[in-house]
Amino acid sequence: MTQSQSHRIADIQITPVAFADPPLLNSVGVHEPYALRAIVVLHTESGHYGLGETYGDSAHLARLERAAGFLRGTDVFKLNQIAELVEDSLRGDQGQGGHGTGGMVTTTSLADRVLSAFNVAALDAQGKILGLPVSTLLGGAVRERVDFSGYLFYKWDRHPGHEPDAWGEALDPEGIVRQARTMVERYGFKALKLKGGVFPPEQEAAAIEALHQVFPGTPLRLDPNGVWNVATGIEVGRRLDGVLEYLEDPCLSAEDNAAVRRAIPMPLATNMCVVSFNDLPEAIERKAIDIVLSDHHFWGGLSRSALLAGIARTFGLKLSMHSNSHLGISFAAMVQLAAATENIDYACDTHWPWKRPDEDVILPGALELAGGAVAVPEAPGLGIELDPEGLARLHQQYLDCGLRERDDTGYMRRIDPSFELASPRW
Ligand SMILES: O=C([O-])C(=O)C[C@H](O)[C@@H](O)C(=O)[O-]
Ligand SMILES: [Mg+2]
Repeated sequence: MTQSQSHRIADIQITPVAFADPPLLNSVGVHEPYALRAIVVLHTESGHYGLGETYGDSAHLARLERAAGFLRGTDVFKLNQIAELVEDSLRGDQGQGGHGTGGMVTTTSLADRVLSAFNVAALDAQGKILGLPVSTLLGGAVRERVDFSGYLFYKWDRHPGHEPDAWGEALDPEGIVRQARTMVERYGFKALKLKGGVFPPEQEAAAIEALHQVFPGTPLRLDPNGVWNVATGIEVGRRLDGVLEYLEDPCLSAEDNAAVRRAIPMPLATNMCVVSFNDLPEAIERKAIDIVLSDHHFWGGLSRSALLAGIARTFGLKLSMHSNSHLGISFAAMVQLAAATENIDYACDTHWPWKRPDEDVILPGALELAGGAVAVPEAPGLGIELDPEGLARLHQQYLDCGLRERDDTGYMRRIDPSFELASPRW
């Protein structure tokens, strides 16, 4: 190995990008025509680089820039020091905005959210320096392929004022089954998740039943993002006995989810009521959930996600992964992490099929989703390379599109002024 002394961070570039996103409906509104991300490119004095990807909301970008200022000169192998410096950079920060989830999850740890992309980029650089994949740095791959689920969304056939997209409309069980057929044909998914919280629960339960008829034996999940009350969670959970693999976030609080969990036959998963290390004690004590859907973007990157995996195992919690609209760097990071995490118990979520294949910031070919899984890249680091032209193109798109925050609710209200946020809604 080369002297680690020379692997200090010489420079960090943070580039906001925008990529096309279809009109996917959820409990807080609808996806805007572009999804925002921030791309972190870290350069070492020794001439290596590392990649990270995170939210592109403006408050988050400002924090990334500030943290980057603190990190210059730090050795990429000193992950603890990187975490400490990120915390230092956030002193006095009141934590307003920059959550990156359109208001859906606002209680994640500020420090972990900002740290994440730097931790990923440092690990990528370490791997490139050492000639080892990140999965090896995380303890070694325990699987060669990582399973993902097909992530189904209710959607319009187009953004208002735009041409229809190739996916078409999905606003009822038939539309959802049609979408699922395309997803399965194209990517071979062996598990399917429906994003709910859009229509009354009985309609969403009917969509799940329709999927069960067409794909018997396929594990199914339903996620209303916490907009149901306890009685609805119990009713739908009981109705879908033998049909759902797990129910995800029927309610928002640990207390309400615990009440649902006690009364339904299937396990309960969350990426809303357990979103930081601080949430774990209460959820464990209340027996609120069975499965943590981890997300390295808000659990502090890959090192701290590995710590979460250890805690989950200790307390008998199952583990899988949540996703938001993302590009190839995040996908590669998820794949490397899942490869090195023994207790990934279910096929992970990904928004990958919703991204246009010709829009990314990495060179094509490293991540192929086939048979419902991605082969873990064995090339050094995350196993991907930056595509500078793709980065420049998506940055220009960011400048041109005018969006600066993810705002599913504001967009929905411009289209349907009567749209109301309410939790619980049903
Ligand atoms: O599992 C989840 O809660 C998600 O995937 C959250 C996302 O924000 C999803 O609702 C979306 O993309 O609209
Ligand atoms: Mg969820």
